[in-house]
Amino acid sequence: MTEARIITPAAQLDDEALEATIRPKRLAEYLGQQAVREQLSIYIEAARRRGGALDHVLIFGPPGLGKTTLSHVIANELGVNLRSTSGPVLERAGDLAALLTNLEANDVLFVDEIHRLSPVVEEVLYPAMEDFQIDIMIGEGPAARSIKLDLPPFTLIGATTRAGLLTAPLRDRFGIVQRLEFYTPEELAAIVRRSARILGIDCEAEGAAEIARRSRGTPRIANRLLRRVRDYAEVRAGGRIDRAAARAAMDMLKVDAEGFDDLDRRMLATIIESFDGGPVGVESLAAALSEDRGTLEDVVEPYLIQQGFLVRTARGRMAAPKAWRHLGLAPPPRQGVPADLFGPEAGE
Ligand SMILES: Nc1ncnc2c1ncn2[C@@H]1O[C@H](COP(=O)(O)OP(=O)(O)OP(=O)(O)O)[C@@H](O)[C@H]1O
Ligand SMILES: [Mg+2]
Repeated sequence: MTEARIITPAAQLDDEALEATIRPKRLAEYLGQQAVREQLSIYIEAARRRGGALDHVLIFGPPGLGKTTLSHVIANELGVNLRSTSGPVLERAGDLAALLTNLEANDVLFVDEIHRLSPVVEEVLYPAMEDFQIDIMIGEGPAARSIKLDLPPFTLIGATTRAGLLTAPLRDRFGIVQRLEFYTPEELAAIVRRSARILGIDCEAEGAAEIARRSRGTPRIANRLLRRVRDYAEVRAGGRIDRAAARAAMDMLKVDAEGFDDLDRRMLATIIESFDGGPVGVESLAAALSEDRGTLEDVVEPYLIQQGFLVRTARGRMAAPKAWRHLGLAPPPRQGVPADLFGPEAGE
């Protein structure tokens, strides 16, 4: 694994302290994701007027796009407490029951990585979400019996990078499902300028735009690049981030003009050079790259696909013509079209 990957969307240790200060707290500070914000603001307002709990919310999207942030924003806008846990942490049914019975009316229970809940915990969640009730077992052996407990109305917010891994019964219990999309360079530039303002960094609009363009559509990466570019600017450019300083810093970090780093380029190059452009199965690709399959699927691929560099087919991954060109290679003619469709001379 590439530990020091500057543009990995996954959270790194030094992100955490900083994220606490720049993480948006209100909907108005949560930039981009226009459709998501508009819908949520209506649902939140309606719940507030009724004085009831907001319907359960499922938020999904690639790492670093703002799922955790949005969950906190929702609780803040509702004016309720947020309790936070995650799928892998909830090992036994009792762990979840303890959390649920401690909620106050209309509170938010945030479950990160909700696709990783164990089946027994999920069973407890169903009646809790549907009827605000749980069944708990008292005693052991033949004397054991189950009692029903009423819960206060609450909102479950589940976050996941892999909505496809949720069981159907769990997914069906969410009244509100929101998918976060990669941010546009303009949205990311606004996020960079906001972060720079909060952190007291001198960043010109053009510098912010340059950082934004290379941030893989991801706010977490934009904020991380901002800090690395600031370091560079302080030492080499009088502390001011303009376009030239931003470019020079990112060249030094080996983040290219598309925002790709070494791993992105290696993935594309491997498909092209070792597998003739694909299709190649993700397992073979992971082995060839000595990378974890999950990292490729969750972290590397989504942006390459969204940007049209990679195509996912039933038979595996293929490098799109854009990928060949990005690596300075000529794409093969009629890529992806079986040559025999066009007769014997078509494949040349
Ligand atoms: N819409 C936004 N506007 C401004 N900043 C944002 C926005 N979304 C995310 N950020 C910034 O990006 C950082 C990462 O977001 P967050 O931790 O919420 O991502 P995530 O989707 O929960 O990631 P993961 O899948 O790794 O849990 C936040 O600390 C915040 O500063
Ligand atoms: Mg998160």
